[in-house]
Amino acid sequence: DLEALELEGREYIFQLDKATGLRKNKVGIYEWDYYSNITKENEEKWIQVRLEQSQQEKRAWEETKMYRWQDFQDFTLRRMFKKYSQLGVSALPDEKYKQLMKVVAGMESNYATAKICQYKDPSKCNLSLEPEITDMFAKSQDPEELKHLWVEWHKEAGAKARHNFTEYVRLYNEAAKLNDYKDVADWWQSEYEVDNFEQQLAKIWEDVKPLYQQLHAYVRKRLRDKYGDHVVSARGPIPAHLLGNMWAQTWSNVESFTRPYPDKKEIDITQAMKDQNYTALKMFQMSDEFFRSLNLTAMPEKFWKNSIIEKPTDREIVCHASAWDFYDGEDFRIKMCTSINREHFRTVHHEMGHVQYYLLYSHLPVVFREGANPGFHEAVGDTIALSVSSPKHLRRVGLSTGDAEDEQTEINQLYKMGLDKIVFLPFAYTLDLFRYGVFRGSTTPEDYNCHFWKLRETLQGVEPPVNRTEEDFDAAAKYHVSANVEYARYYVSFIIQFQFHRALCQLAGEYVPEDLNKKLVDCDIYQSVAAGNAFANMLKMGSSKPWPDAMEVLTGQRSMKADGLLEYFRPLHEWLQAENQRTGEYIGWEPSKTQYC
Ligand SMILES: C=C(C[SeH])C(=O)N1CCC[C@H]1C(=O)O
Ligand SMILES: [Zn+2]
Repeated sequence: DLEALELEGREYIFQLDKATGLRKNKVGIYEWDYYSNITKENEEKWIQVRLEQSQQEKRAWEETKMYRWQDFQDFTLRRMFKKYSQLGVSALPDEKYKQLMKVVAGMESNYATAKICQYKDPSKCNLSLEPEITDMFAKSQDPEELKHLWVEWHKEAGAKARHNFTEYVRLYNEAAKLNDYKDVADWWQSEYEVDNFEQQLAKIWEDVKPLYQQLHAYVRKRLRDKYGDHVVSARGPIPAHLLGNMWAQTWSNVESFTRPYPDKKEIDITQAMKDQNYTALKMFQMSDEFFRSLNLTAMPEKFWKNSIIEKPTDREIVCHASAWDFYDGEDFRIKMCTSINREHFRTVHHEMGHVQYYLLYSHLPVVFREGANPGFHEAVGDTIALSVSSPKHLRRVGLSTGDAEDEQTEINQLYKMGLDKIVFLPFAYTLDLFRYGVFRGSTTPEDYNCHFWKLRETLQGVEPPVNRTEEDFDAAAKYHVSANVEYARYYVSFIIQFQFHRALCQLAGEYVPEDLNKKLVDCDIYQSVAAGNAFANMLKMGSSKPWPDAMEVLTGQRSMKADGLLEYFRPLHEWLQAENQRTGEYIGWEPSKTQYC
């Protein structure tokens, strides 16, 4: 009878879940060894272990689909079976599976080991992305030097990945079809468990675009003031190499010479951290202390022992920051080539947020040890960092001596936050709209670069510093394209983190709508156990329930909406509209004059 069958199914699925935890632990160890020591030998060992794991998963999958789990009474049991009845890339036949692993490893190691020559001294050709190129890009205000760094990096990390990427698309789409998806775009979107995900992304962009256009216009004017109108036009897109970041995904490195009230004291925590001899370890300890102040979980002892938080000097590693769950309830790690600067202070909190989520759901079955949706996992640390980056908190921890907020410093603060958070949205939207087109075949290899730049120009209002052709492949010059990491998760994160932040601030008594002494921009939830407990109640659910249930637990909302972000930035939006009116700056951008199609 059904009762007995369901009992048998329960026993089976919990045994499978235990075996899956052991498999993921083993693969994780080999993956960690490869990513933290990039050698041919470690790559082959990792691929071999992945292949064995895929064969074991295939056998288990044959057995799992024999159960009539759709008829089971228990919701959790049905959800576990539903997740385990999707095999993933292991559905590929062995040879194709290995081939896919190889081309992704090829792109990833190319990106991690890419080097370029200096602008000033072309004989020095050992510049890596982290920290050398990133630091130069953040500091240089010489358009020619920035152009050189941009062109050389996009050649080494982008163009060189084109062939592997084309292979990856073909094989990954085959895996998608074996999982009953039309293509990888369909598969990636299924992770969000809503049937109108792409429309939701478009709606959010509609809501945020007016604010973005105002910020874009203001920054373009200030860059034109600095570099002249032969470098930055009055009505065109902004050249992508002048925005302080290799991908123009956040513009906070131009804040120091474009901020609204330059005579107001600037909070420069990079300098403050250097003056106070901060180390990478101190940055991680401060972040750990913030989480503990909320009554969240302390990093376990293995975390401090096994993590890599500084770039090793004796070997090649994947420097792009990452957090790792080894699915044994005690081994959690971060790998990061930490620099002592503001951007990495934020990234440390971002990565520690991943580990906090791992810790809070580590009691769940392995299959539920993931974000409620991928955007949730990216939002945990950033939500905390919204409190940490408040002037009030920076004064509390001695990283800023600035005076208390007045109207002008508040606009400066919102501007600095906007250069990170508002600017990022069209970039993130572009990256996966581009790849959706590639996976669907509406973008073919012959027009990869043309379509990529069309989206960049249309959504971000940026243009390449020099003409581009199909010899180039600029999308892969961004880590996540070379590393096969889906990116809509960050677009979702940058929206929901403001919904989380607003709810936490109200719970902490730090934000009261209409109360000028309790403004959202000044909110710092540090030491608020009420906020921490509410955050934990959502995070400990992992993916055991659909994400609207998780979001509702903390915010009372059941959908992602731009209202949190727009409320946070409202004073800035009003200021930008007035300022752009005053200067008569053109809002939006006309077609670019650079050739890229
Ligand atoms: C820090 C990470 C590792 Se999950 C990252 O890739 N982020 C964090 C924010 C956006 C995105 C990026 O760097 O492009
Ligand atoms: Zn992340």
